[in-house]
Amino acid sequence: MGPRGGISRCPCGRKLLTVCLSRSIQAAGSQLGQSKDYALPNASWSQDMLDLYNRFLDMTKDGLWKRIPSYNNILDHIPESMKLTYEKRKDTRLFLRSIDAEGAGFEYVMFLNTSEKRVVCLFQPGSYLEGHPGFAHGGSIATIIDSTIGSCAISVAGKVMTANLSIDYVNPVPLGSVVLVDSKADKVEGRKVFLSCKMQSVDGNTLHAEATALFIQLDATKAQKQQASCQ
Ligand SMILES: CCCCCCCC(=O)SCCNC(=O)CCNC(=O)[C@H](O)C(C)(C)COP(=O)(O)OP(=O)(O)OC[C@H]1O[C@@H](n2cnc3c(N)ncnc32)[C@H](O)[C@@H]1OP(=O)(O)O
Repeated sequence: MGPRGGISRCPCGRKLLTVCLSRSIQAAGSQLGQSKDYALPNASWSQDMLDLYNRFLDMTKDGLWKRIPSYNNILDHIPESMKLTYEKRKDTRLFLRSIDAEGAGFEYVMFLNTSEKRVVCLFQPGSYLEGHPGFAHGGSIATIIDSTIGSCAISVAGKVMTANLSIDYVNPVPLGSVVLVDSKADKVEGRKVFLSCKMQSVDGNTLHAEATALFIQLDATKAQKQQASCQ
């Protein structure tokens, strides 16, 4: 099911309500000078994406799952304790949030389950992520996998970086379709976090990709040197 153009074309009352509500929240947020949270429904989200979003939102009610807000600056993403070592720059932007047009780039929202060391991402690739005609570029798939697994690694070990990411591309991902990226931390050994991930269709019948990753918790001294070298 592809992305839809506008709220007025929506056949379903619930979708209309969700979109209006999220817009009001965002408008209120921007009036207060807060950053825009992109991980909320917009008019480009397909019915599949909205249904899945509402299903996960229901699962947040008992506190086991948490929706992760998403901003266009990495410093608005990371925990407060990690922010202290970085200086906010106005000219940088989170790669996944670099396309402004709704529905054209990475439409996604992540949910975290801390006790299961798991992050699930609902992802709807837009038309500017094309590789082969009609399908998502492999680099965009790697990007959303790296970010989902990365968010999981951050929740487990704080300040980390990808050391290794290995992806098996099993079936192409149609643009505008919705896929679930399900990642979990399998093992922590000292500074090393080993994770795995599956990208599947909403009905679970199609496996699109499988990945494993190694994230390394940054050594405080080395991290300071890295930071100094890019300022
Ligand atoms: C929405 C927000 C989510 C964002 C998530 C996005 C994440 C990213 O994209 S990060 C960007 C891509 N990654 C990078 O640029 C990282 C570049 N690499 C580096 O900076 C460094 O190599 C780094 C930090 C990963 C590790 O360096 P360093 O801290 O010096 O680790 P080092 O001491 O060499 O190694 C630690 C351990 O890891 C192991 N290790 C390191 N790299 C690897 C590797 N590639 N494969 C296997 N093992 C490795 C070492 O063998 C060592 O093991 P042991 O302790 O058993 O001897």
